[in-house]
Amino acid sequence: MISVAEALSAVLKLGSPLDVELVSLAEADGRVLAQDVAATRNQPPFSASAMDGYAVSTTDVFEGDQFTVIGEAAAGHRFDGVVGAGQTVRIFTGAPMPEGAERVVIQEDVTRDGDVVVLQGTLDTGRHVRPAGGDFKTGDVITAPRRLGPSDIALLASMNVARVPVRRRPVVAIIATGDELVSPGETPRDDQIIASNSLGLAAMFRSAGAETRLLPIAKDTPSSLEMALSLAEGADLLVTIGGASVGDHDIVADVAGNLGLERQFYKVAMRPGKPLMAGRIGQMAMIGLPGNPVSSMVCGEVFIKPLLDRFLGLPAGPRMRITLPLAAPLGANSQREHYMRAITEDGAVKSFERQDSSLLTVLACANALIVRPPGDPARDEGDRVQVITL
Ligand SMILES: Nc1nc2c(c(=O)[nH]1)N[C@H]1C(S)=C(S)[C@@H](COP(=O)(O)OP(=O)(O)OC[C@H]3O[C@@H](n4cnc5c(N)ncnc54)[C@H](O)[C@@H]3O)O[C@H]1N2
Ligand code: MOO
Repeated sequence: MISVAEALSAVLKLGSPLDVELVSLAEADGRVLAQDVAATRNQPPFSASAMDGYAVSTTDVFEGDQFTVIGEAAAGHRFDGVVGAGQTVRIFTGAPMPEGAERVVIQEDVTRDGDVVVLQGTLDTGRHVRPAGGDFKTGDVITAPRRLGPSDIALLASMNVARVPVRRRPVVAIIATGDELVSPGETPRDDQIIASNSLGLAAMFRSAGAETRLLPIAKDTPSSLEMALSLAEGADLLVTIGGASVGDHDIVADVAGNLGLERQFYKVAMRPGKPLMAGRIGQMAMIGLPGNPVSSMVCGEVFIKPLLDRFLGLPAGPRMRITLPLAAPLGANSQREHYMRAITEDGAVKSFERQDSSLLTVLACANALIVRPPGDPARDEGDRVQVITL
């Protein structure tokens, strides 16, 4: 058995950054920016009022000062004249500052009678002017690679970048295997269960930026599995679920081998997830996940999300870990790296009592995995441990 670190580095060799495509900004949320993008304009493009009020030509203003209103400037409607001493322009938030104007007196600080305004009360000291290019200037760059979130989309829109270069989404084909499985919504026989891992993993991969193809559930026969595997053709990554262990019906390794799987490894010193396999069938990367529901989801977190990052041109490596103190003691670990389902609370972390790899209820309550190195001795409350947040 190889270590998790060795397995991950082998998995990452199965992928490389995919092609770049241009997508409209409206479609770019969650995509990974593949090339630096530069602003095509200044924002704001002119110096602009930050408040509704009166633009005047001096910053030194006092209670009782009087000004004559000579025009109006609104957002989208510039005032073309010049503001001189003793003059003012009625101005609104976002309007270009008129030539000659130095500050805006907010409308709460004036009284107006016809065309005459008089400053009143304690005036604030703010100029209430946003300088041209104060947010960004032409040529300012958003650097790649970067997963585009809502605020990036808003910024790119403001930069007038209507189409952005992003990595193609990796296509992941998912095949659940097992005679016991039926899809959610179907009626299982009394010796069957519902296939949960495929949909759970598909959700995980999509939120990591992939496009998923859920292929039909394969029966535990070579012909059924071969048929399902043939449907995966063209995917960047094939993920099989189950049939990975040593039982008589665990046929994934043999069938994939007959189809030309060049296997990188089989079995990893981790818990859950021991019977993991990975390799390549032609151009397509292949990862064979163990069938136990929690095992497959944990392997998805530990191996497949980093591989998807690699396809997307993002920095790809082990999941980020933080250290947290234990809220309760832990027994000694075995010789396999243990990913314990856990919950973080008040700056500490606590593992769940039940760690069986079939328990989706426990996984659904977990917001973290405590990572125990092989052979880690028993730990006391307060000892610091490594944690991956989910
Ligand atoms: N003699 C040994 N037996 C087992 C070993 C071992 O080393 N020696 N390893 C155990 C470990 S660890 C794991 S993990 C499992 C993994 O086995 P498989 O990958 O062959 O998985 P299956 O046998 O097909 O299924 C295991 C379990 O999970 C359920 N399952 C499978 N697919 C799905 C799905 N898509 N959705 C929901 N549930 C699924 C399946 O019904 C079984 O209950 O092997 C141990 N055995
Ligand atoms: O490795 Mo299995 O995934 O322990 O349940």
